[in-house]
Amino acid sequence: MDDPPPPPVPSTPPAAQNGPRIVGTPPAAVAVPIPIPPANGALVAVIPQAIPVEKDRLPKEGDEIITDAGKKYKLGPVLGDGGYGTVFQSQDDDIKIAVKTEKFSKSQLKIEIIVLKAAMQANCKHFCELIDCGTKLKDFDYMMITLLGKDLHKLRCELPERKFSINTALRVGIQTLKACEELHRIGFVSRDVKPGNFAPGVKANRQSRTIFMYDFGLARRYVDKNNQIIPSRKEVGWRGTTRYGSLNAHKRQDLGRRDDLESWFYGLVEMTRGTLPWRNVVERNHVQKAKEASRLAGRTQFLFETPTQYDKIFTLIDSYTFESAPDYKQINKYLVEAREERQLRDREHWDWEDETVSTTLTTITSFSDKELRAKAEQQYVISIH
Ligand SMILES: Nc1ncnc2c1ncn2[C@@H]1O[C@H](COP(=O)(O)OP(=O)(O)OP(=O)(O)O)[C@@H](O)[C@H]1O
Repeated sequence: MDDPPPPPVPSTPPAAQNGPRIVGTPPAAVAVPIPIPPANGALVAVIPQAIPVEKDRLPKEGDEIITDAGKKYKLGPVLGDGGYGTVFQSQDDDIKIAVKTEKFSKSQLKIEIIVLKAAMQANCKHFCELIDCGTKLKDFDYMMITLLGKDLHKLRCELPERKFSINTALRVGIQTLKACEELHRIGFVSRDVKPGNFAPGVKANRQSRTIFMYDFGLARRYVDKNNQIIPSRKEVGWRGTTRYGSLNAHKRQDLGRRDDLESWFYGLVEMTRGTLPWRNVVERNHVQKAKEASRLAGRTQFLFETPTQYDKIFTLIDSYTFESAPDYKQINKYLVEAREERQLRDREHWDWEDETVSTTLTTITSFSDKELRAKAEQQYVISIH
């Protein structure tokens, strides 16, 4: 479903200056002299033969990444494959975490790390904690982050009608909107907002009711260091995913906050209805035409059986220009209003939770990763005394 990513940003090691050691896979090949036995049997000639140096060697399950600070992370099962690397499960003390690795020459982790650091500094709630990061020179970059559950696209597709209940859809809508607002507040646009780039946290970390935004490989700063909006560069080429791309993306325009919200809205409609009019359209130009029609004659079909507030949200987002500061508060208000009309309860289970668990979870607040680690450390101290 994803479009081929744009050419990679030239890679610089994200955090660590020296590569970590990696245990478990053989070292990269180097040029070695090969002894050639002469006809008379004596071993004399040494002709250097260049064996190509392996580049971009990704780690695999069972390997251990040892950071510059000497911390060891054993790589567990593969959680997913990205465009340029692999994501593994791992442990940090008692906490389950994810380790994202990307090929050294193609890595886009640098921008991801910048975004996550800024999000942590600003105390954002809907972003993974960046636990560690570094580079294994010439092989791969890595970062250790909060472990998440299945993404919203996969979760939706597992449901019988491929749609969330209205209670889950609206709560997901509210939290994913908040995530976009947080990203914009720290000065970045995602340019690839879609259900597949959001996921709830895991039950083991008591974060299954918090939706996290992840994958910032296409993110870009939209403000300069004086917090002024960087003027649109006009036509810059396609960015993002065809199904969720804004009309501006189709027109190859520079993308701003409003485009993230337009993509967010397509995802919201899809999660609520289970479909989009251009779901089976492959050709990008035809998808653009379908999106244009969804503003005109196709509007009723596009918003069929969605809360009336969706129409207002769509109008509002469409009224914004590249520079506009979106009125997140008003959009949130519409979503809350749609919930109130239906008397939806926050205590109700979410579609991916099993009901027996949900009733006990209602009074539990989610823990931040820092809190989880503090708890684990505390337990460790208690157990050695
Ligand atoms: N924090 C995480 N916790 C659990 N699984 C994760 C996490 N981050 C990524 N994954 C898994 O790894 C997959 C690839 O990750 P991600 O989307 O970040 O990489 P990418 O290279 O940007 O991928 P894509 O090419 O799909 O955009 C995800 O679809 C997901 O299944």
